[in-house]
Amino acid sequence: MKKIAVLGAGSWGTALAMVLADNGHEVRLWGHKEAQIKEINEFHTNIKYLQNIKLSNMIIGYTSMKEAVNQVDAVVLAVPTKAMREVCQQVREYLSTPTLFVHVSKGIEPDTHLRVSELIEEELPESIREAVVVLSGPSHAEEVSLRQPTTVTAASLNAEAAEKVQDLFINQHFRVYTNTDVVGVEIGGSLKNIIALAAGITDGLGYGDNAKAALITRGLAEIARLGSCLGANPLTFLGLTGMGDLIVTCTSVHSRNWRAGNMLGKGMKLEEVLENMGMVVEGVRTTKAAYQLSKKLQVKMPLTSALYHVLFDDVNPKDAVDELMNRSKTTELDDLSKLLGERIR
Ligand SMILES: NC(=O)C1=CN([C@@H]2O[C@H](COP(=O)(O)OP(=O)(O)OC[C@H]3O[C@@H](n4cnc5c(N)ncnc54)[C@H](O)[C@@H]3O)[C@@H](O)[C@H]2O)C=CC1
Ligand SMILES: O=C(CO)COP(=O)(O)O
Repeated sequence: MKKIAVLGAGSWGTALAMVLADNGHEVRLWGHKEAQIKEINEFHTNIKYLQNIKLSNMIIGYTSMKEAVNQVDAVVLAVPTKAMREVCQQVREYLSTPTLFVHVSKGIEPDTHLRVSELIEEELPESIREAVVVLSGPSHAEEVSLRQPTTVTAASLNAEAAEKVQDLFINQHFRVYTNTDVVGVEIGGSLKNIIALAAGITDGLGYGDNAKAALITRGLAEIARLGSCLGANPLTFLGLTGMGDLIVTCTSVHSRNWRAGNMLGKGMKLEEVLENMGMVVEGVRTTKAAYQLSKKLQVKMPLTSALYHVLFDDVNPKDAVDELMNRSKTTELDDLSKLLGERIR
C-alpha cells in the first residue's frame, strides 16, 4: 500500500482517487474549498462533480497542502492547466525528497506554449522530482467512477517511472499502458479538446454524423502535423491518447468541451457558456495556444484557426463552417503521409 496525494478535488481528481483507493492505497484528496472537503469527509460524496457516487473511507479530504503531501510516495496533479503553476508552487514548499509526480491535465499554456509536464518541471526543482509522468487517454470521470472499462496511457521519458504509475493505477476496470512519447501523449490529449469544441458546434448547428467524422479525421491530421513538428512520434496519434481520446470527447455528452461547443453552436456567447458550465473547458485556452503555435511554426491548422476566430473574434459558427468548406481544393494525404512514411520505413 502506498500513500498518495491527489491534488484537485474536481471530477477527474475524485474519480482517480477512487481508482487508487480500489487498489488499496491510502489516498489524500486535496482541494481548496473547505465546504467541499467537509462533504467528502463527512458524507463521502462530491455531489457537484460526481452524482450518485459514494467514496471509500480510504479517501480522506484535506485543505492543508502541508498535511496532504507529508511523506507521500506519489503526488497526482489533477487541477486545470490554468491552476497548475499555482498548485506546484504550494507543493514545493512542503516537499524535500524526490517524489513521483503524475499529472493528468490536458492543456497547453498560451503564450509560453508549454506542455503541462514542461511547466511542472519549471515550477518544481529537480531535488524534489523523482520523475514526471503524464496519465492520459479516453476516460470520462463519470464512467471511471462507475468502474466501467477504461484504458489510458502512462507516459514518461523515464520508462521505469511510467511503469510505477502503471502499477499504481492498473486494475480490472482501469487498464494502463505505457509509452515514452511524452510530447505525442500530451499534444494528443490537449488538442483533442479543440476538435471536441468544434464537434459540439457542428452538432449545435444541426449538422450530422458526416460533419462529425470529418472533424475527427481532419482534426487528427492537424493534431499530428503540429505534434510531429514538435517532435512527437506520429504513430502515438493513432493510439489511445490521440484517436482514442478524440473519439470519446467528440462523441460524448459527458465532455465539457463538446457541451460548451454545443451551446456555442446554438447561439450562446462564450462568456455565457463558460459561466453555465461551472467546470473547466480546457479547449478554450488550448485553442489560443495551438493557434499561436501554428502561426509561429507555420503549420496548417484550418480547424483550429476557424475555432480561434469563433471564440475570440466573434465569427459566427455557421460562417466559419462555410468558410472551411469553401477553401481551395487539395489532396487528402499531404505532409502527414510523408511523416508516417518516414517512421514506418
Ligand atoms: N473530467 C474528466 O473526465 C477528465 C479530465 N481531465 C483533465 O483533468 C484536469 C482537471 O479536470 P476536472 O477535474 O475534470 O475539472 P473540474 O472542473 O471538474 O474540477 C477542477 C477542480 O480544480 C479545482 N481548482 C481550480 N483552480 C484551483 C486552484 N487554483 N487551486 C486548487 N484547486 C483548483 C476546482 O475547485 C475543481 O475542484 C483538466 O485538465 C482536464 O482536462 C482528464 C481526463 C478526464
Ligand atoms: O478528457 C476527457 C476524456 O478523456 C474529458 O473531456 P472534457 O474535459 O471535455 O470533459
